[in-house]
Amino acid sequence: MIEATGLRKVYGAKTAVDGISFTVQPGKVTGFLGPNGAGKSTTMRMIMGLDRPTSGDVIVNGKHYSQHKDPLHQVGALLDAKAVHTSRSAYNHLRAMAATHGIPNSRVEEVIEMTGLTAVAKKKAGGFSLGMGQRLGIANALLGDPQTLILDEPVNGLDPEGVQWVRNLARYLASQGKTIFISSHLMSEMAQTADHLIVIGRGKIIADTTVDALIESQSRKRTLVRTAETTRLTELLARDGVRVEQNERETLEVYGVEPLRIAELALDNRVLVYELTPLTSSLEEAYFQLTKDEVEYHSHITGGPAAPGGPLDGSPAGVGATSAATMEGIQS
Ligand SMILES: Nc1ncnc2c1ncn2[C@@H]1O[C@H](COP(=O)(O)OP(=O)(O)OP(=O)(O)O)[C@@H](O)[C@H]1O
Repeated sequence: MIEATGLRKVYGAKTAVDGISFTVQPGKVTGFLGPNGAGKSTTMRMIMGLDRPTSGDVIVNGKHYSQHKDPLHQVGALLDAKAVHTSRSAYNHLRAMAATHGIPNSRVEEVIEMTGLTAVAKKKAGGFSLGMGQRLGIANALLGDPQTLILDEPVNGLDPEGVQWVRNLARYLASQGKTIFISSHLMSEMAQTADHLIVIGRGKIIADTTVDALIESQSRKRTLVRTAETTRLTELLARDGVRVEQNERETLEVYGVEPLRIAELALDNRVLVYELTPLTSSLEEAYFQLTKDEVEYHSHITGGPAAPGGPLDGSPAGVGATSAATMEGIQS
Protein backbone atom coordinates (compact mmCIF):
# COMPACT_ATOMS: atom_id res chain seq x y z
CA MET A 1 0.00 0.00 0.00
CA ILE A 2 1.14 3.54 -0.72
CA GLU A 3 -0.10 6.35 1.53
CA ALA A 4 0.60 9.99 0.73
CA THR A 5 -0.42 12.81 3.06
CA GLY A 6 -0.17 16.47 2.08
CA LEU A 7 2.72 15.58 -0.23
CA ARG A 8 4.35 18.66 -1.71
CA LYS A 9 7.45 19.32 -3.79
CA VAL A 10 8.68 22.75 -4.77
CA TYR A 11 11.59 23.31 -7.16
CA GLY A 12 12.54 26.99 -6.93
CA ALA A 13 9.53 28.91 -8.22
CA LYS A 14 7.83 25.74 -9.50
CA THR A 15 5.40 23.75 -7.33
CA ALA A 16 5.61 20.34 -8.98
CA VAL A 17 3.39 18.54 -6.45
CA ASP A 18 0.97 20.64 -4.45
CA GLY A 19 -0.01 18.96 -1.18
CA ILE A 20 -1.63 15.77 -2.43
CA SER A 21 -3.09 12.99 -0.31
CA PHE A 22 -4.03 9.60 -1.70
CA THR A 23 -3.89 5.88 -0.97
CA VAL A 24 -2.94 3.18 -3.47
CA GLN A 25 -4.61 -0.02 -2.33
CA PRO A 26 -3.26 -3.56 -2.58
CA GLY A 27 -5.01 -6.07 -4.85
CA LYS A 28 -5.71 -3.43 -7.48
CA VAL A 29 -4.07 -1.79 -10.44
CA THR A 30 -4.13 1.96 -9.86
CA GLY A 31 -3.48 4.15 -12.88
CA PHE A 32 -1.74 7.50 -12.35
CA LEU A 33 -2.76 9.90 -15.08
CA GLY A 34 -2.15 13.53 -15.86
CA PRO A 35 -0.93 15.87 -18.58
CA ASN A 36 2.79 16.44 -19.19
CA GLY A 37 4.41 18.14 -16.23
CA ALA A 38 1.49 17.38 -13.89
CA GLY A 39 3.77 15.91 -11.22
CA LYS A 40 3.49 12.14 -11.75
CA SER A 41 7.21 11.34 -11.94
CA THR A 42 8.01 13.69 -9.05
CA THR A 43 5.39 11.91 -6.92
CA MET A 44 6.83 8.51 -7.84
CA ARG A 45 10.36 9.67 -7.06
CA MET A 46 9.23 10.87 -3.63
CA ILE A 47 7.60 7.49 -2.95
CA MET A 48 10.96 5.86 -3.74
CA GLY A 49 12.88 8.29 -1.54
CA LEU A 50 14.71 9.72 -4.57
CA ASP A 51 13.30 13.19 -3.98
CA ARG A 52 12.67 14.64 -0.54
CA PRO A 53 9.20 16.19 -0.08
CA THR A 54 9.22 19.91 0.67
CA SER A 55 6.42 19.07 3.10
CA GLY A 56 3.99 16.23 3.72
CA ASP A 57 4.82 12.58 3.75
CA VAL A 58 4.60 9.36 1.80
CA ILE A 59 5.00 5.82 3.08
CA VAL A 60 4.98 2.52 1.26
CA ASN A 61 3.98 -0.72 2.97
CA GLY A 62 3.80 1.20 6.27
CA LYS A 63 7.27 2.82 6.24
CA HIS A 64 9.36 5.33 4.37
CA TYR A 65 11.11 3.54 1.52
CA SER A 66 14.54 4.12 3.12
CA GLN A 67 13.41 2.51 6.40
CA HIS A 68 12.75 -0.88 4.81
CA LYS A 69 15.41 -3.49 5.57
CA ASP A 70 14.49 -5.47 2.45
CA PRO A 71 13.58 -2.67 -0.01
CA LEU A 72 13.63 -4.77 -3.21
CA HIS A 73 11.15 -7.22 -1.65
CA GLN A 74 8.94 -4.36 -0.57
CA VAL A 75 8.94 -2.09 -3.61
CA GLY A 76 10.02 -2.55 -7.19
CA ALA A 77 10.10 0.47 -9.45
CA LEU A 78 10.65 1.35 -13.06
CA LEU A 79 11.26 5.08 -13.06
CA ASP A 80 13.84 5.60 -15.74
CA ALA A 81 14.46 2.72 -18.12
CA LYS A 82 17.77 4.26 -19.19
CA ALA A 83 19.21 4.01 -15.66
CA VAL A 84 21.41 0.99 -16.43
CA HIS A 85 25.10 0.47 -17.11
CA THR A 86 25.17 0.63 -20.89
CA SER A 87 28.29 -1.55 -21.11
CA ARG A 88 26.82 -4.33 -18.95
CA SER A 89 24.65 -7.10 -20.33
CA ALA A 90 21.05 -7.33 -19.10
CA TYR A 91 22.00 -10.54 -17.32
CA ASN A 92 24.99 -9.00 -15.55
CA HIS A 93 23.05 -5.90 -14.62
CA LEU A 94 20.35 -8.01 -12.96
CA ARG A 95 22.92 -10.34 -11.37
CA ALA A 96 24.76 -7.40 -9.81
CA MET A 97 21.51 -6.01 -8.46
CA ALA A 98 20.47 -9.44 -7.14
CA ALA A 99 23.86 -10.09 -5.50
CA THR A 100 23.75 -6.86 -3.49
CA HIS A 101 20.30 -7.76 -2.13
CA GLY A 102 20.76 -11.45 -1.37
CA ILE A 103 18.55 -12.53 -4.26
CA PRO A 104 19.53 -15.88 -5.85
CA ASN A 105 20.60 -16.16 -9.49
CA SER A 106 17.62 -18.44 -10.16
CA ARG A 107 15.38 -15.37 -9.70
CA VAL A 108 17.49 -13.49 -12.27
CA GLU A 109 16.83 -16.28 -14.79
CA GLU A 110 13.16 -16.20 -13.85
CA VAL A 111 12.65 -12.46 -14.43
CA ILE A 112 14.64 -12.62 -17.68
CA GLU A 113 12.24 -15.26 -18.94
CA MET A 114 9.17 -13.45 -17.58
CA THR A 115 10.10 -10.26 -19.39
CA GLY A 116 10.96 -11.93 -22.70
CA LEU A 117 14.64 -10.96 -22.58
CA THR A 118 16.13 -14.46 -22.90
CA ALA A 119 17.40 -13.97 -26.47
CA VAL A 120 19.20 -10.69 -25.66
CA ALA A 121 20.13 -11.24 -22.00
CA LYS A 122 23.86 -11.57 -22.75
CA LYS A 123 23.96 -8.49 -24.97
CA LYS A 124 25.04 -5.06 -23.77
CA ALA A 125 22.10 -3.06 -22.45
CA GLY A 126 23.48 0.05 -24.19
CA GLY A 127 22.45 -1.41 -27.54
CA PHE A 128 18.89 -2.15 -26.47
CA SER A 129 15.88 -0.66 -28.24
CA LEU A 130 13.52 1.49 -26.18
CA GLY A 131 11.18 -1.50 -25.76
CA MET A 132 13.96 -3.86 -24.66
CA GLY A 133 15.18 -1.21 -22.20
CA GLN A 134 11.65 -1.01 -20.78
CA ARG A 135 11.56 -4.79 -20.40
CA LEU A 136 14.91 -4.71 -18.59
CA GLY A 137 13.59 -1.96 -16.30
CA ILE A 138 10.54 -4.07 -15.53
CA ALA A 139 12.73 -7.15 -14.93
CA ASN A 140 14.73 -5.04 -12.50
CA ALA A 141 11.58 -3.92 -10.70
CA LEU A 142 10.35 -7.52 -10.40
CA LEU A 143 13.64 -8.92 -9.13
CA GLY A 144 12.74 -8.93 -5.42
CA ASP A 145 9.17 -10.17 -6.09
CA PRO A 146 8.02 -6.96 -4.40
CA GLN A 147 4.73 -6.39 -2.62
CA THR A 148 4.38 -3.00 -4.32
CA LEU A 149 5.23 -2.25 -7.93
CA ILE A 150 5.62 1.30 -9.24
CA LEU A 151 5.92 1.69 -12.99
CA ASP A 152 6.38 5.09 -14.66
CA GLU A 153 5.18 4.82 -18.26
CA PRO A 154 6.00 1.09 -18.53
CA VAL A 155 4.52 0.59 -21.99
CA ASN A 156 6.49 3.44 -23.52
CA GLY A 157 8.23 1.96 -26.57
CA LEU A 158 6.70 -1.49 -26.28
CA ASP A 159 5.13 -3.24 -29.26
CA PRO A 160 1.45 -4.33 -29.04
CA GLU A 161 2.46 -7.74 -27.71
CA GLY A 162 4.58 -6.00 -25.05
CA VAL A 163 1.74 -3.67 -24.12
CA GLN A 164 -0.56 -6.65 -23.66
CA TRP A 165 2.11 -8.42 -21.65
CA VAL A 166 2.44 -5.47 -19.21
CA ARG A 167 -1.36 -5.41 -18.88
CA ASN A 168 -1.55 -9.13 -18.10
CA LEU A 169 1.39 -8.91 -15.71
CA ALA A 170 -0.12 -5.97 -13.82
CA ARG A 171 -3.50 -7.69 -13.59
CA TYR A 172 -1.94 -10.97 -12.50
CA LEU A 173 0.18 -9.34 -9.77
CA ALA A 174 -2.83 -7.36 -8.50
CA SER A 175 -4.82 -10.61 -8.34
CA GLN A 176 -2.04 -11.93 -6.10
CA GLY A 177 -2.77 -9.07 -3.68
CA LYS A 178 0.09 -6.81 -4.74
CA THR A 179 -0.14 -3.03 -4.96
CA ILE A 180 0.34 -1.87 -8.54
CA PHE A 181 0.79 1.84 -9.34
CA ILE A 182 1.25 2.68 -13.02
CA SER A 183 1.54 6.02 -14.77
CA SER A 184 0.57 6.19 -18.39
CA HIS A 185 -0.58 8.50 -21.15
CA LEU A 186 -2.36 5.69 -22.99
CA MET A 187 -5.98 6.03 -21.94
CA SER A 188 -7.30 3.06 -23.89
CA GLU A 189 -4.62 0.96 -22.24
CA MET A 190 -5.43 2.26 -18.76
CA ALA A 191 -9.15 1.64 -19.36
CA GLN A 192 -8.31 -2.03 -19.86
CA THR A 193 -5.66 -2.34 -17.16
CA ALA A 194 -6.62 -0.20 -14.18
CA ASP A 195 -9.29 -0.73 -11.52
CA HIS A 196 -8.75 2.64 -9.97
CA LEU A 197 -7.46 5.97 -11.28
CA ILE A 198 -5.73 8.91 -9.69
CA VAL A 199 -5.66 11.91 -12.01
CA ILE A 200 -3.29 14.78 -11.28
CA GLY A 201 -3.17 18.21 -12.91
CA ARG A 202 -0.70 21.00 -12.09
CA GLY A 203 0.38 19.13 -8.97
CA LYS A 204 -3.13 18.66 -7.55
CA ILE A 205 -5.40 15.64 -7.54
CA ILE A 206 -8.39 16.21 -9.77
CA ALA A 207 -9.90 12.70 -9.58
CA ASP A 208 -9.44 9.66 -7.38
CA THR A 209 -12.01 7.15 -8.51
CA THR A 210 -12.79 4.02 -10.54
CA VAL A 211 -12.49 3.94 -14.33
CA ASP A 212 -16.27 3.60 -14.72
CA ALA A 213 -17.05 6.41 -12.30
CA LEU A 214 -14.61 8.74 -14.04
CA ILE A 215 -16.20 8.07 -17.43
CA GLU A 216 -19.68 8.45 -15.96
CA SER A 217 -18.84 11.74 -14.22
CA GLN A 218 -17.40 13.34 -17.36
CA SER A 219 -19.78 11.95 -19.95
CA ARG A 220 -22.25 14.15 -21.68
CA LYS A 221 -25.51 12.29 -22.28
CA ARG A 222 -25.68 11.50 -25.99
CA THR A 223 -27.95 9.30 -28.07
CA LEU A 224 -27.45 8.11 -31.60
CA VAL A 225 -30.71 8.23 -33.53
CA ARG A 226 -31.32 6.77 -36.99
CA THR A 227 -34.30 7.98 -38.97
CA ALA A 228 -35.06 8.86 -42.58
CA GLU A 229 -36.69 12.06 -41.29
CA THR A 230 -33.67 13.76 -39.75
CA THR A 231 -34.79 17.28 -40.63
CA ARG A 232 -38.23 16.82 -39.10
CA LEU A 233 -36.93 15.20 -35.92
CA THR A 234 -34.22 17.87 -35.57
CA GLU A 235 -36.93 20.57 -35.78
CA LEU A 236 -39.05 18.82 -33.16
CA LEU A 237 -36.12 18.45 -30.79
CA ALA A 238 -34.97 22.03 -31.42
CA ARG A 239 -38.38 23.27 -30.23
CA ASP A 240 -37.51 21.74 -26.85
CA GLY A 241 -34.10 23.45 -26.97
CA VAL A 242 -32.29 20.13 -27.52
CA ARG A 243 -28.91 20.18 -29.27
CA VAL A 244 -28.74 17.87 -32.28
CA GLU A 245 -25.87 17.16 -34.67
CA GLN A 246 -26.04 15.36 -37.99
CA ASN A 247 -22.78 13.81 -39.11
CA GLU A 248 -24.08 11.09 -41.44
CA ARG A 249 -27.12 10.54 -43.63
CA GLU A 250 -30.13 9.37 -41.58
CA THR A 251 -28.08 9.65 -38.37
CA LEU A 252 -28.40 12.21 -35.58
CA GLU A 253 -26.52 12.69 -32.35
CA VAL A 254 -28.85 14.09 -29.72
CA TYR A 255 -27.43 15.71 -26.58
CA GLY A 256 -28.75 15.92 -23.04
CA VAL A 257 -32.05 13.99 -23.22
CA GLU A 258 -32.99 10.43 -22.37
CA PRO A 259 -33.61 8.03 -25.30
CA LEU A 260 -37.15 7.52 -23.95
CA ARG A 261 -37.95 11.24 -24.41
CA ILE A 262 -36.68 11.09 -28.01
CA ALA A 263 -38.80 7.97 -28.67
CA GLU A 264 -41.91 9.62 -27.21
CA LEU A 265 -41.42 12.76 -29.29
CA ALA A 266 -40.90 10.70 -32.45
CA LEU A 267 -43.95 8.53 -31.73
CA ASP A 268 -46.22 11.52 -30.96
CA ASN A 269 -45.25 13.05 -34.29
CA ARG A 270 -45.31 9.81 -36.32
CA VAL A 271 -41.58 9.99 -37.14
CA LEU A 272 -40.20 6.51 -37.77
CA VAL A 273 -37.00 5.91 -35.80
CA TYR A 274 -35.13 2.71 -36.53
CA GLU A 275 -32.27 3.01 -34.02
CA LEU A 276 -31.83 4.67 -30.64
CA THR A 277 -28.49 3.98 -28.98
CA PRO A 278 -27.19 5.66 -25.83
CA LEU A 279 -23.53 6.62 -26.41
CA THR A 280 -20.93 6.46 -23.68
CA SER A 281 -17.64 8.31 -23.67
CA SER A 282 -14.33 6.54 -23.78
CA LEU A 283 -11.89 7.01 -20.91
CA GLU A 284 -9.87 9.17 -23.30
CA GLU A 285 -12.80 11.54 -23.87
CA ALA A 286 -13.57 11.64 -20.15
CA TYR A 287 -9.92 12.33 -19.36
CA PHE A 288 -9.70 15.18 -21.88
CA GLN A 289 -12.87 16.68 -20.46
CA LEU A 290 -11.50 16.42 -16.92
CA THR A 291 -8.03 17.78 -17.63
CA LYS A 292 -8.82 20.40 -20.28
CA ASP A 293 -8.07 23.27 -17.88
CA GLU A 294 -4.99 21.59 -16.43
CA VAL A 295 -2.89 21.21 -19.55
CA GLU A 296 0.22 23.38 -19.37
CA TYR A 297 1.87 22.39 -22.63
CA HIS A 298 -0.45 23.02 -25.57
CA SER A 299 0.27 22.05 -29.14
CA HIS A 300 -1.29 23.71 -32.14
CA ILE A 301 -1.08 22.79 -35.77
CA THR A 302 -0.19 26.03 -37.46
CA GLY A 303 -2.07 27.31 -40.49
CA GLY A 304 -5.36 25.45 -40.05
CA PRO A 305 -8.45 25.81 -37.91
CA ALA A 306 -9.23 23.22 -35.28
CA ALA A 307 -12.20 21.01 -36.05
CA PRO A 308 -15.11 21.81 -33.72
CA GLY A 309 -15.34 19.19 -31.03
CA GLY A 310 -12.26 17.52 -32.48
CA PRO A 311 -9.14 16.63 -30.63
CA LEU A 312 -7.59 20.04 -31.23
CA ASP A 313 -10.65 21.89 -30.06
CA GLY A 314 -9.31 23.32 -26.82
CA SER A 315 -8.34 19.89 -25.69
CA PRO A 316 -5.30 17.98 -24.85
CA ALA A 317 -1.67 18.68 -25.34
CA GLY A 318 0.14 16.54 -27.78
CA VAL A 319 -2.85 15.20 -29.66
CA GLY A 320 -2.52 15.62 -33.34
CA ALA A 321 0.66 17.64 -33.02
CA THR A 322 2.90 17.47 -36.06
CA SER A 323 6.31 18.78 -36.88
CA ALA A 324 4.58 22.08 -37.62
CA ALA A 325 3.40 22.30 -34.04
CA THR A 326 4.26 25.34 -31.99
CA MET A 327 4.76 24.96 -28.28
CA GLU A 328 3.76 27.49 -25.69
CA GLY A 329 4.02 27.61 -21.95
CA ILE A 330 7.28 25.66 -21.97
CA GLN A 331 9.09 25.94 -18.68
CA SER A 332 12.74 25.41 -18.23
N1 LIG B 1 14.53 18.41 -10.76
C1 LIG B 1 13.67 19.33 -11.13
N2 LIG B 1 13.97 20.65 -11.11
C2 LIG B 1 13.10 21.60 -11.49
N3 LIG B 1 11.85 21.33 -11.93
C3 LIG B 1 11.47 20.06 -11.98
C4 LIG B 1 12.35 18.99 -11.61
N4 LIG B 1 11.67 17.82 -11.79
C5 LIG B 1 10.46 18.15 -12.25
N5 LIG B 1 10.34 19.48 -12.38
C6 LIG B 1 9.14 20.21 -12.84
O1 LIG B 1 8.05 19.77 -12.06
C7 LIG B 1 6.90 19.64 -12.87
C8 LIG B 1 6.37 18.21 -12.74
O2 LIG B 1 7.25 17.33 -13.44
P1 LIG B 1 7.03 15.76 -13.52
O3 LIG B 1 8.19 15.21 -14.30
O4 LIG B 1 6.80 15.24 -12.16
O5 LIG B 1 5.69 15.68 -14.36
P2 LIG B 1 5.04 14.40 -15.07
O6 LIG B 1 3.59 14.45 -14.71
O7 LIG B 1 5.79 13.17 -14.73
O8 LIG B 1 5.23 14.77 -16.59
P3 LIG B 1 5.39 13.83 -17.91
O9 LIG B 1 4.05 13.24 -18.16
O10 LIG B 1 5.78 14.82 -18.95
O11 LIG B 1 6.46 12.82 -17.58
C9 LIG B 1 7.28 20.02 -14.27
O12 LIG B 1 6.93 21.37 -14.48
C10 LIG B 1 8.78 19.84 -14.27
O13 LIG B 1 9.39 20.72 -15.20
